[in-house]
Amino acid sequence: MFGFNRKNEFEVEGRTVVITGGSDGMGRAVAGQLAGKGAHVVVVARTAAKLEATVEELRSKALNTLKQRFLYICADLTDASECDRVIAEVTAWNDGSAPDIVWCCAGFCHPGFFVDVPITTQRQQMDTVYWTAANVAHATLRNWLAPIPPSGQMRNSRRHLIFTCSTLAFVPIAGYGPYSPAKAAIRSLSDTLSQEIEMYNGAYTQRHRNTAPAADVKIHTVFPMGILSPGFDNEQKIKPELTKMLEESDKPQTPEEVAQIAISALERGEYLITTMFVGNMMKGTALGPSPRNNIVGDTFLSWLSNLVFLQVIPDLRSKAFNWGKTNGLPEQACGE
Ligand SMILES: NC(=O)C1=CN([C@@H]2O[C@H](COP(=O)(O)OP(=O)(O)OC[C@H]3O[C@@H](n4cnc5c(N)ncnc54)[C@H](OP(=O)(O)O)[C@@H]3O)[C@@H](O)[C@H]2O)C=CC1
Ligand SMILES: CCCCCCCCCCCCCCCC(=O)[C@@H](N)CO
Repeated sequence: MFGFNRKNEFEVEGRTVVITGGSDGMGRAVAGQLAGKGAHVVVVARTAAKLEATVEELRSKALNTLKQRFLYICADLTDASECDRVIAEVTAWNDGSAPDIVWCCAGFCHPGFFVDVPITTQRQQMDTVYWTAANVAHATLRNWLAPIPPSGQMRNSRRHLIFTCSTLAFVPIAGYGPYSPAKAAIRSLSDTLSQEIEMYNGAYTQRHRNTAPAADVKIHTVFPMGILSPGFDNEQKIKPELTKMLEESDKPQTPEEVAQIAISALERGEYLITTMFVGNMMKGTALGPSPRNNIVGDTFLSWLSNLVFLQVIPDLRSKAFNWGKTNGLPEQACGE
């Protein structure tokens, strides 16, 4: 009644989890913590050396060293056919069963003002941020939702597809133009899929009579604030000073903290997941048509944050205006 003894909505022990971007930052921390809870873990990224080191680390963190298995797969997930290969390889490795959980963490941020960043770089951001997630979701769901006749149906536990977004999908910050639209697109995909999946889950309830998917599926999306990762160190080197000032109220968290908070929220069964107070307020002001975690809590959150943002949005804009007034154009403006 008070949240004690509540059912764990995200059981991972003995289940097979794929984590894209699992070799660094948040993805690596997620991999380590799920290994610690007894999951078989597959990490996917482009660079073999980092993946090898990660698998070593996972072995040392396993709950049950004798039973748990770990695998890495090198793949550039901007290529859709590579995502199909990843799912096929995981399935073969997993004795012919599809993975139970797929968590998309791959991606990095190239900050800069819209006119300063070459358009090719902006397209690459869409590829690495949006398309790595959409490609993986496509390959995974085509596998999970494939129709199985009643004779082949067994009771399978719920499967989970998890996206990693950013609170920048909710609130604009100057200097994130190459990145935020790709994260906003992930949020839109997540909302659309969370509705579409209901059709498949409905069909699943009739599995003994009709052709249906092998299991029911839940979609979730995590919206971190800053994460103290290798990717973050790189983005700080090129981030405009104005952007750093506008995001002053963000106190970046460690990958381990973000992973732990996100996993706890998944265990409570949440859909849109934030990792701290400011991020929760940013979500509240942009909840719009997204499914709620909790009707009463989320309604009050959105009322409160809509009032707070009446002040925050003009404040962000006037800080940008005053920055230009005081400092003039940034050095590389229009010249790149
Ligand atoms: N850092 C931050 O402040 C924030 C990050 N986020 C998001 O959280 C997620 C994790 O970020 P962070 O912890 O910083 O991650 P890192 O930048 O530290 O690591 C990124 C991971 O993604 C992999 N990767 C990148 N591109 C590809 C690709 N094309 N195909 C396959 N793998 C790829 C990298 O490996 P390799 O390079 O070897 O392929 C690496 O494992 C990202 O989606 C990011 O956008 C959200 C909010 C804030
Ligand atoms: C009380 C409410 C006040 C709200 C004020 C709004 C402040 C905005 C903070 C922006 C934080 C951006 C975090 C995500 C960063 C990110 O995704 C990149 N670092 C990607 O790597």
